[in-house]
Amino acid sequence: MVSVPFLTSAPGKVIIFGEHSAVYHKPAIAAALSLRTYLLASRDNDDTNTLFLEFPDIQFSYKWATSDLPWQLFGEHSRKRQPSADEELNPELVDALNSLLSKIDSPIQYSAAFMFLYLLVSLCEEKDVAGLTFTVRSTLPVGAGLGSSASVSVCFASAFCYLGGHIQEPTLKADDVTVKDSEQCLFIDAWALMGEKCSHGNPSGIDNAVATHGGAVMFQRMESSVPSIRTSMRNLPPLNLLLTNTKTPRSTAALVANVSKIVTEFPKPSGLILETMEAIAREAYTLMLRPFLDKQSKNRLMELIRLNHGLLVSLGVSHPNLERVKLWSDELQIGQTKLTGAGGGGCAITLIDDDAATPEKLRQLEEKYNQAGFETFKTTLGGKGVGLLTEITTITSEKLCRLHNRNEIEAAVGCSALPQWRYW
Ligand SMILES: Nc1ncnc2c1ncn2[C@@H]1O[C@H](COP(=O)(O)OP(=O)(O)O)[C@@H](O)[C@H]1O
Ligand SMILES: C[C@@](O)(CCOP(=O)(O)O)CC(=O)O
Ligand SMILES: [Mg+2]
Repeated sequence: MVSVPFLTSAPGKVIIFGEHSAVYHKPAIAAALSLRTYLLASRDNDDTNTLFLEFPDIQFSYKWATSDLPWQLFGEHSRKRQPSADEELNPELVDALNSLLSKIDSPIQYSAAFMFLYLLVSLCEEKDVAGLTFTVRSTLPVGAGLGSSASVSVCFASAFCYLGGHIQEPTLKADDVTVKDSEQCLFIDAWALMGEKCSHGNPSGIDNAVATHGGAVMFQRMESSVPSIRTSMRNLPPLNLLLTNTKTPRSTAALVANVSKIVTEFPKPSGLILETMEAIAREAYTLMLRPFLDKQSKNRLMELIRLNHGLLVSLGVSHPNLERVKLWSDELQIGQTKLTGAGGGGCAITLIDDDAATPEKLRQLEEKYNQAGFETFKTTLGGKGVGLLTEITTITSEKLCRLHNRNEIEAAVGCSALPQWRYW
């Protein structure tokens, strides 16, 4: 029997090359961010017949009588199995959850609750979770292209795999280096992909892979049930990346659906666009295998960023605010900019040209962004994947909900602040 309270955590990601084309089986390059999601499982209420959700980042608080959940749909055997990459969501469970959640009218809250319940009922029995409170806090912006949905999905999947007895406690500390994927990580990743399917119909799997395994990868989704190829990029060259959030809301599900429409209606031109994106990601991969980039390679990488953004624009996934981010960094000749993640708003990355971007120019750029209401991030790439923290004495659901900002969350429960975190 697992003892509560405990926390799980998983990072967000930045896709450097290949968003959207990743859905169409093309290679893409992404790295874990130091911004993370934290999930607390605790017994903060006396009522053992109820399940409580606290998701203050999306202003959502909810509870269900545990007996109302459709536990009967699964037996012990199906809870233990690892889903394959092409497994579809269980239609009976989808129907049951749709009726249970029919009163929630915010799409953001709905998709979070749907993902939560889908993974919970797939992985746990009623006795494992009755009376528990699940609280989510994230230092990632929600719905901004940095993989918040996948980091939440990995937090749910790992917590429920642990509570359901499908995986053991992890042992790796933050500084331990591993070369081989653990079976437990592969199991969590496979279920987190099902969670991403709850969030948008056709995920490539890159976001949950990075959130589970951490680090930096070249990722390629395969056809049918063949597992995706994930090639670790251990010695990423130091990249001076500026991350800018336009704060323009958008949903990955809608953008992925729009691209799918273009791919269906214009198979020939969109096929060529996707092939060009593949060529860009492959050349970028070769360049990024070098531990240090000389000036010529760095210039090529910046050109590839520019080309990749242009192709994403042609697929219709940019936004005037993303174009503003690009225009202003182009005007000041700071470096090359592309949207990251699903686009349509959310974040852009600028690969800074260290020779041209003087501190004064960077200051001017940040000032322009601030005036437009955009937020810039400093974050490191390639951090740890999914982790667990047990023996928590000071944090309760109520305290976690009350934390005001990223710094407070990191200080209270953060992987960077607490060496007691272990990683699967
Ligand atoms: N901190 C959070 N708390 C609860 N749900 C979250 C949180 N962050 C993300 N989500 C869920 O993930 C969804 C955003 O996913 P998505 O549109 O794929 O954007 P992204 O993954 O780029 O952030 C939200 O609508 C919500 O359902
Ligand atoms: C557009 C896509 O390539 C990335 C979506 O990332 P995000 O949800 O916007 O962080 C979709 C996918 O690969 O599943
Ligand atoms: Mg997402």
